[in-house]
Amino acid sequence: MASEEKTKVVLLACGSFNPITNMHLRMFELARDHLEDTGRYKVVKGIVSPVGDPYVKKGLIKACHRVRMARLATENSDWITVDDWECQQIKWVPTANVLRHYHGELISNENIDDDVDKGKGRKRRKLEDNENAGQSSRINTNADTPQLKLLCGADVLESFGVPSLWKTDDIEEIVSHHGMVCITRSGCDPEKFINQSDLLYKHRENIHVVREWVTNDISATHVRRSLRRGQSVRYLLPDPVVNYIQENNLFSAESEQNNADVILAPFQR
Ligand SMILES: Nc1ncnc2c1ncn2[C@@H]1O[C@H](COP(=O)(O)OP(=O)(O)OP(=O)(O)O)[C@@H](O)[C@H]1O
Ligand SMILES: NC(=O)c1ccc[n+]([C@@H]2O[C@H](COP(=O)(O)O)[C@@H](O)[C@H]2O)c1
Repeated sequence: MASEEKTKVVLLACGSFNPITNMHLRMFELARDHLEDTGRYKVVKGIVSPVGDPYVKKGLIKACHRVRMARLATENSDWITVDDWECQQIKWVPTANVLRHYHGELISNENIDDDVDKGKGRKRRKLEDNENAGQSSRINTNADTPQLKLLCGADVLESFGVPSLWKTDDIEEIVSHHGMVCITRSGCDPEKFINQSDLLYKHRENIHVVREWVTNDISATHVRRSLRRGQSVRYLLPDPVVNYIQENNLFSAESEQNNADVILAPFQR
């Protein structure tokens, strides 16, 4: 398939990134290889979107530090960027709404490009229901607007089964309008989980499960625990992130108690 015929994809990783680890970065590489190996996709961009403080997860440190660490971790990447839109919002933003926001941005970027290209006849335009943006109006989208896919670990997919954590409509919007790339994680069985859910099974073509053959149990929880114990976290995180944590004395026994008595935002709805 010629490269101009491939479907462009933008990968969006939503998470706490408390702190960002090498595994978070590796997820992007694994997802890009997997999609591009199918010969059908061209991954054009990766976005790291740290969750906002109003998510109030236990142990979450301030978003400004999490964003700075994510920026340090990605500074040498030519395709992964960090966007602080989500964590600038006053309230916690459900993931379906985050996807809606970035999908809207992709459409408006394409429309700007399209205006520039006007007269060259290079781009086909089509009218599409803008269901993704939750609007009843019809807006112009280009046929080659990139698809936006949620990049996550299999634990996030399996968290769809936790009562009241996700709205069914949000799950449906994510898997039907956008799609997911899901990286296997030890203790998870995403294929089985998809098979056992009628909704996920219906949209299984949109859920790309990527097997990480090198078992990699790096988690932010493990990193924070090591830091509390004064143990080294070098090589689990990019060096500039390790240095930033040391310089700012992040992740202590005290910070682990942040939001300890608060109900996680999705459960407050
Ligand atoms: N080792 C891993 N394998 C696969 N996916 C991972 C791994 N570590 C993190 N992820 C994924 O990265 C995304 C962001 O995760 P998050 O920032 O919550 O990190 P985490 O390590 O799971 O955090 P915590 O340990 O604090 O719960 C999630 O989709 C999560 O599933
Ligand atoms: N209903 C929802 O949209 C919903 C529920 C739980 C977590 N999330 C998102 O998942 C990401 C990862 O959260 P955890 O770090 O708690 O696994 C965060 O970005 C969070 O906003 C979304």
